[in-house]
Amino acid sequence: MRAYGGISIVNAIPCWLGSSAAVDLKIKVSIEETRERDPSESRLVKEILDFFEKRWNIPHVKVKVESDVPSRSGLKSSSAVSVALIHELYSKFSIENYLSPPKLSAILSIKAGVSYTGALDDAAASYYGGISFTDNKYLKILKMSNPPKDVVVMILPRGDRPNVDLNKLKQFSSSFAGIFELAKRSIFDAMRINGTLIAEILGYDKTPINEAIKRGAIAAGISGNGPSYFALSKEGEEGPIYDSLKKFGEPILTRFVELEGDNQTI
Ligand SMILES: Nc1ncnc2c1ncn2[C@@H]1O[C@H](COP(=O)(O)OP(=O)(O)O)[C@@H](O)[C@H]1O
Ligand SMILES: O=C(O)C1=C[C@@H](OP(=O)(O)O)[C@@H](O)[C@H](O)C1
Repeated sequence: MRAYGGISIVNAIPCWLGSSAAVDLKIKVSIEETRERDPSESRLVKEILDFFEKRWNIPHVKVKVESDVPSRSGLKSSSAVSVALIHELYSKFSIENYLSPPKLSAILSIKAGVSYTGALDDAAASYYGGISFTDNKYLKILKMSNPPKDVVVMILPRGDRPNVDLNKLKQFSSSFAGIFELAKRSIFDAMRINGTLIAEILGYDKTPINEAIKRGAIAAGISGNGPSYFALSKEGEEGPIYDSLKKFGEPILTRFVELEGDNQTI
């Protein structure tokens, strides 16, 4: 199955409420039965396979991941790998009537130590497309909606995230609860405030954000816990913003992904 990378609207770490938007960067996961598991599996893949073997006694599988999304960058690669792998395992071994892939991904991501809240916001957008609003504490998908149209998404990918100080983020829980409320009315305003505040709290350079906004970006900021940046523009107006990001690296041009038909039953 292929799932999507994404960018943050509201980071869920400070107050457990999160919102994420799927973007057209794809992660494809395929599996095949094998005699022996791959000893170099990532922590996340290992946790998921261990869980399926223990609970449903499935045979060993080898996992192949093809990804456009850098890992540990704030672009939701872990959620995408996780939901796509869970989906593949459910379908190959005809496992039904269990938690949806985003919900099981949230539980196993915490166990694997790749997520703090389970990142259900990221997992839901990655799996269903569109925009998610979730309560990660209670494992609830509150709403999925379609993204705004005619928007260009520019991403400045950065890898190798330094360790994130959770306590610093948690000190801002009431501000982020407010940003989550705002996101229900205006995702652009929420993304801009979330993205700038995360940069400020975690100590990332705000110059790429400020330059993009000065050149007319609808929103710009840090995605997830960083270090990747994003900026949004109306279609046809991306030139100056792209040029401003280019001073800091190799920006990727992409777009939001609509909610997908098959997956809309949440
Ligand atoms: N291509 C991949 N193949 C296997 N595991 C991956 C891959 N990408 C991410 N992961 C898993 O997800 C973890 C990184 O997740 P995370 O730091 O949350 O990144 P992001 O912010 O991009 O989602 C890795 O440590 C690894 O366990
Ligand atoms: O670990 C977590 O629970 C989360 C990590 C962040 O994403 P990244 O992993 O992309 O930084 C954040 O945006 C998300 O809402 C929750």
